[in-house]
Amino acid sequence: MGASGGEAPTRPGALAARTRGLRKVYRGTVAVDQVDLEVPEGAVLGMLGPNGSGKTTTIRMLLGLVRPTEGEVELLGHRMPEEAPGALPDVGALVEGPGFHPFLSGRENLRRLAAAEPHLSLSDIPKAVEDALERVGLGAAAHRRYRGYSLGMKQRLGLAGALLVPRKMVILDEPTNGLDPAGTREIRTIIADLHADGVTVLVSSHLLAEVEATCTHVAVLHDGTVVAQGELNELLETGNAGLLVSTPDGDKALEVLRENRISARLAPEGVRADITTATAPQVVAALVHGGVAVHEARRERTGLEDLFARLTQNDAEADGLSDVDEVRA
Ligand SMILES: Nc1ncnc2c1ncn2[C@@H]1O[C@H](COP(=O)(O)OP(=O)(O)OP(=O)(O)O)[C@@H](O)[C@H]1O
Repeated sequence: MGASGGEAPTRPGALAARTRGLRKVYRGTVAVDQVDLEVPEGAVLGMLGPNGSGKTTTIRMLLGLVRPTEGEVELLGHRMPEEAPGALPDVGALVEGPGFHPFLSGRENLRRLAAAEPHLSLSDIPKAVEDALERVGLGAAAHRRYRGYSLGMKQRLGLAGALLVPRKMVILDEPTNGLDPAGTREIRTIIADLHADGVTVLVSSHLLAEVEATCTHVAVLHDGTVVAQGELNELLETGNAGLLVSTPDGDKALEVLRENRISARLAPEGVRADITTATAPQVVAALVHGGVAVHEARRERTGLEDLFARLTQNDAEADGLSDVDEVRA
């Protein structure tokens, strides 16, 4: 069963969480500055950023664990931290230092956590705990003391806590931290299941490939500010001025495009046309009128890694990265 238990369909344009002008200063250190984050309902939003870019601090403010120095936070329509009791029962969270008891077993720890869930009746606790343990692959180790758990097992237990009851939103801070490749794949499956159930997911990560594989939206943080956010597909197309045209007549296509004053070069499956001066429809029209068989035309896409590097490096370095020719399926 999915963690949502079949939530209502998401409302187009609605936001599960948002921040406005969010700022947090720790004794002179600006951890987060002017963050306007928008998490659309039903999205899987990956929060990406280098170490110290403010991901955890932003997540802590969203959850009401830290009070902002300035700015506003809304979580499921509730102002945080003031209205935390209204929002938190519907939000599952995995954040650093979940505070499990070292001398209790994983199962006992989870039962304590379950007892504090307003949406769980006493009689439902044992089943909810066993389901959550199974879901994160901790069933066999549930009787062992938390103290002896590996980092990956601790992460799994924290995740089980987030999934104890059906949620409207799940917030995971670096959920793959300490997990082996199999554990990382399991997290990916859990996120995909939550998404399929209509649950909004906010996940912070430095694993770009993971974000690219699991997220519908991305927010990139750098030095405490959001440098880009939006739908993953749109962001990957931003700044790319190339149209990749598949054609068996590459040489002829080049000739036709040159006649139409559109700069182009040969690419693996045909040609790459520059669409800074001509638009994509103009390129395709020119080719078709010139008698070139066009099998497919698509905007060139950057890998998330390239995009991330461009956004989080200084301008001089970014210039060197802007000409991305690699095409990813
Ligand atoms: N409790 C705190 N006291 C003082 N400074 C803090 C505190 N928490 C965070 N910071 C500082 O705020 C900045 C942002 O930290 P934060 O943990 O939010 O970044 P992050 O993107 O989550 O980093 P990482 O990927 O390393 O976890 C850092 O410079 C950090 O040292």
